[in-house]
Amino acid sequence: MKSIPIILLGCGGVGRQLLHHIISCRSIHYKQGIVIKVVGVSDSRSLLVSDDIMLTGMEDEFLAAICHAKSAGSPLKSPLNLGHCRLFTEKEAVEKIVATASSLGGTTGLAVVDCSASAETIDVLKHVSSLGSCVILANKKPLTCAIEDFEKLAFHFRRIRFESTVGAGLPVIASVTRLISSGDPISRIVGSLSGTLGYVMSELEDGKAFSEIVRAAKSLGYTEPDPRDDLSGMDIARKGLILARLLGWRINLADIKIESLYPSEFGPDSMSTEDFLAKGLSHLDEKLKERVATASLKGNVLRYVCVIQDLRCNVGIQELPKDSALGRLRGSDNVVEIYSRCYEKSPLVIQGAGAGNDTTAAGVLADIIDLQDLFA
Ligand SMILES: NC(=O)C1=CN([C@@H]2O[C@H](COP(=O)(O)OP(=O)(O)OC[C@H]3O[C@@H](n4cnc5c(N)ncnc54)[C@H](OP(=O)(O)O)[C@@H]3O)[C@@H](O)[C@H]2O)C=CC1
Ligand SMILES: N[C@@H](CC=O)C(=O)O
Repeated sequence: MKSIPIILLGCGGVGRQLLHHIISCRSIHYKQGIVIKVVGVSDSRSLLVSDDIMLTGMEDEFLAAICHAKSAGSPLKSPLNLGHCRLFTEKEAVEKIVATASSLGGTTGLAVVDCSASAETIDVLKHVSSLGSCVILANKKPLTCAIEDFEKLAFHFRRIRFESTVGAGLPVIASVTRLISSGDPISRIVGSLSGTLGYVMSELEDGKAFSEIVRAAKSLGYTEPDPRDDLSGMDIARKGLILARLLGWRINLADIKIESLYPSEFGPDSMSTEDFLAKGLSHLDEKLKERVATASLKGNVLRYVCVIQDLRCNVGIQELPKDSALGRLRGSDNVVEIYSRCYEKSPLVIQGAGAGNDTTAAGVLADIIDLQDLFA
């Protein structure tokens, strides 16, 4: 039986769903001759590591107890007495993860899976990667910091996977990398890459209030922890940047033209996420209602679109015909059109659910399994 030891960074909506998927896929993986051994789980404050990283990892009942505790808002340490593991503080966590990567690196190997929403994981990811560990990300931030950091991670292209960073479980990254590897030059990528903004735009057409829609998108697990990351266009810009960097463009977030759906006085420097959701959002209802109505009079709809072409990446609202590929999108679906020499007139189109904990975590799990050949 092939064993894949993992340390999970981040035990929020996506991280917990990943643990549930790992548990529920045990028999499928067993038939494939694979067992995923969760040896560590961290959140923003602490890290739990199994006492026996070499043999067993954490038991499924203990993983379920961790998920239960975290979804109830309790700290990671609360189920500590139910499992055979040790707790490390935030300060000790990086050292412990690196030590685990060093000890498992020479034997079974280790995969560090980043389901956090933090830019701070970049250093530990670079470190474990340099020690030979695999890195799998749902978190876009480590790939959208400095270009040098992206290149350091991407340099180990056989050991890194980040399919869920763009289009959640949709095979967008895989399609782009396959085209690149086959020497088919990509000239343009255009798409609706935000599940949240797709959902917001299509629900606005149904006459609902912007504030209600955003709150619903958050409860459905589509938004980033702070929905302003989506509404500012920043999250979709990160996805655009990851795709542009995959094309070999050495660009940064600052090079991307981004249109925000809210003015700066509602930004994180002026109010908390809770205040924005409770009070700030409703100030935007009327303006967006009018914008949707004006487009509708011309038979058009609004879509938040990312265009990557000619060394430029722009993200913002476009008014599009209702019956266009983007105009027909409903709910949190994404659509991505990739134009290349082989797909010049008729683009390669990828479409489907583009956000949500279930599909995102499924994409992460598929990435882990995709790396199975690197494990003993
Ligand atoms: N939801 C979706 O549809 C998709 C999400 N993603 C990405 O998945 C990631 C996770 O999203 P989601 O689960 O919704 O976010 P949540 O806010 O629900 O969870 C984030 C988790 O990360 C933890 N965390 C924060 N900082 C650190 C750190 N430095 N080290 C380790 N853990 C840390 C948090 O800890 P604590 O519990 O203590 O706050 C929390 O457990 C995000 O990067 C998001 O962009 C990607 C594609 C789609
Ligand atoms: N908040 C994101 C989640 C996936 O990256 C989105 O809405 O698309």
